[in-house]
Amino acid sequence: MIPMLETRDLAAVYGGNRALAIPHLAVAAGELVGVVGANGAGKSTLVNSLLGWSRGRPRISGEVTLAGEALSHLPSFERVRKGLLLIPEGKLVFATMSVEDNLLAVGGQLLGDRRRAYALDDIYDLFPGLKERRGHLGAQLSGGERQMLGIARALRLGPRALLLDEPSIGLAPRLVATVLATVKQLAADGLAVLLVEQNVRAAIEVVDRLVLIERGSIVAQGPAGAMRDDPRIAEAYLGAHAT
Ligand SMILES: Nc1ncnc2c1ncn2[C@@H]1O[C@H](COP(=O)(O)OP(=O)(O)OP(=O)(O)O)[C@@H](O)[C@H]1O
Repeated sequence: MIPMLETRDLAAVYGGNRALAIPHLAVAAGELVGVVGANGAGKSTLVNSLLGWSRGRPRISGEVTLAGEALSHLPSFERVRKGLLLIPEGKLVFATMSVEDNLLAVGGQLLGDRRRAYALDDIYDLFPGLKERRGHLGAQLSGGERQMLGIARALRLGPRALLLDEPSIGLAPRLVATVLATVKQLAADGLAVLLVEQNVRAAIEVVDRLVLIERGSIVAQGPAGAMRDDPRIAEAYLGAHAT
């Protein structure tokens, strides 16, 4: 099986400091992989480097493939066109446009290769709250609604793989569950999803596989069920204590 998204020897160096060194990471179509780790572990650097970009312009090296096609030589906007979509922390929503205009502002282009650009109706089915607020301005939305709109706008572009950087940040617990359930639905619809989350307790409920990053390296990974019992996860992130 060819993974939908795969990277080899992905590294990011700021000045002389290596912030990321990932020998191999792959996400299959239909799979939801969670990336967790402490502040500064390199989670954002990982998802940004897959797009060939990061704040502060690190030197990025390594291979990235999407549906078997090499992307490493392409600039970020070309990677987006190929279907590698990042939803960064902070969302990317136009504040002075209505929800519907935010959605209509992207997408609509013809996509080959069995890629699915979500139509407005598909999006409203997935996010009923956005349908209710279709006439509201971006600036009037709650944090959770903005997060949903950010994801919805990426869906308009026909993603093959979605990279989500902390979609639950700043959200009330009830909304965290809603957002993550929607993310799980997107993987079930066939997308490859890489989800960076600080909220390990919530993430482990939805992901298929969990990857733990420390100081830019993968130090543990495995199926969610097994990782729940890994002492590095249980003690540091789930509040369990060794007996
Ligand atoms: N602009 C920058 N200039 C220099 N070093 C940076 C820069 N951005 C990140 N780094 C380095 O990369 C490391 C990883 O940062 P990154 O933002 O990827 O961590 P993170 O796991 O996403 O953390 P957080 O959860 O706090 O967002 C940091 O510890 C820092 O040393």
